[in-house]
Amino acid sequence: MKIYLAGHRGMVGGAILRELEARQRSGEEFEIVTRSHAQLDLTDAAAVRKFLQDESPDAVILAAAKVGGIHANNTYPADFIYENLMIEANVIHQAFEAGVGRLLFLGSSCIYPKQAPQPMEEDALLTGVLEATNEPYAIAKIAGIKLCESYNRQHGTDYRSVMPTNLYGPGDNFHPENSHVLPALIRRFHEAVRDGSGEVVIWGTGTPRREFLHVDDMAAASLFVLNLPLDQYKANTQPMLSHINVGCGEDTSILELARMVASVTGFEGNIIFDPSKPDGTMRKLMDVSKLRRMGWAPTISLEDGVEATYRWFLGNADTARI
Ligand SMILES: NC(=O)C1=CN([C@@H]2O[C@H](COP(=O)(O)OP(=O)(O)OC[C@H]3O[C@@H](n4cnc5c(N)ncnc54)[C@H](OP(=O)(O)O)[C@@H]3O)[C@@H](O)[C@H]2O)C=CC1
Ligand SMILES: C[C@H]1O[C@H](OP(=O)(O)OP(=O)(O)OC[C@H]2O[C@@H](n3cnc4c(=O)[nH]c(N)nc43)[C@H](O)[C@@H]2O)[C@@H](O)[C@@H](O)C1=O
Repeated sequence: MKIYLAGHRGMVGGAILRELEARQRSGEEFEIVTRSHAQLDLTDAAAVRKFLQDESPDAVILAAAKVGGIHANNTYPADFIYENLMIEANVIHQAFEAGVGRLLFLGSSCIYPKQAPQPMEEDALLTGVLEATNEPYAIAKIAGIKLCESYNRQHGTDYRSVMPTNLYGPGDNFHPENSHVLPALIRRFHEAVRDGSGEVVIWGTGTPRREFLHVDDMAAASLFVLNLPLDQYKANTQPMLSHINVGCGEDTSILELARMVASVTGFEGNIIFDPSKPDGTMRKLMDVSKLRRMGWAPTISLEDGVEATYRWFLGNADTARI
């Protein structure tokens, strides 16, 4: 059994790699193949073809993507739609061409309509207008789901998709503008404490709600879905082999999140809002009942996860993506 893990240097791919290596250490026998972006550009169809034909893996986990928070998505829409469409089309098509029977594609909760009923069920896909700040990225992620479904329908492959909620944890991107909210706040509150600043500015109004899942839980969920027997997977995703939500089933407002990060970092000053920055979707809570019924549930609370991520940030100041 040989698994190609695309995106192993990223936050999610890194967590999946740690989990796979732990399973190898506990006696499971399989080979893991990885390539960094510098070694293999997944937007290059010919290079992806050659790599997959040469390696001929049994399974592929597609955790490589152009990823960023609300500002990055809103500022570089062409990069987000082009790179993600190319990566997905190349990896999924060339995996099929190389005879790969099993594949796991990672999408995102932003595939659902901006006004989808909450919590958002898998069936909400393609029922309404998308959130404007990340529509190009969401369209690419929807295309990834449809690529998997289409190869399954036409060619009988077993290509599955998981739709993660907002993720965070070790290996996250802590860039001040291009990151997601949680790493951005960890860095900003940390620097405010370090610099003795009396206030921290938060984008938007603080009222949007987000559901956060620790990346180690995401890694476990990814392998759980990939390894689920086909009849169980099909029973939960009829009529086609479609996508499954991954989340914790609870959300929090950005203000509540900011207060939590303030407390973890020891910040005691004022939290100020900048309403000139976009709020994005006001709420995107996943309905995770399908995954729960299948037998998977998260294990890391938001409080514990934020504490652990802050400790990781402090311990990896030299190498963290900032
Ligand atoms: N972070 C989040 O909150 C969420 C993430 N997701 C999804 O999870 C997946 C992983 O995201 P995450 O780990 O956070 O992202 P990261 O940015 O941390 O990692 C992305 C990885 O993709 C690789 N990559 C990007 N472009 C290319 C390319 N052209 N060729 C080869 N490799 C490439 C990077 O390689 P390298 O390091 O070598 O440059 C990196 O390892 C993505 O599909 C994302 O959409 C879904 C929902 C929420
Ligand atoms: C995972 C998901 O990530 C992106 O969507 P998003 O959920 O809107 O992600 P976000 O983490 O960037 O913001 C969440 C909320 O938080 C607020 N906010 C406050 N202060 C900061 C701040 O300092 N940085 C950021 N980034 N947001 C901030 C921000 O205004 C927003 O209201 C998608 O583009 C897409 O990539 C996707 O699928």
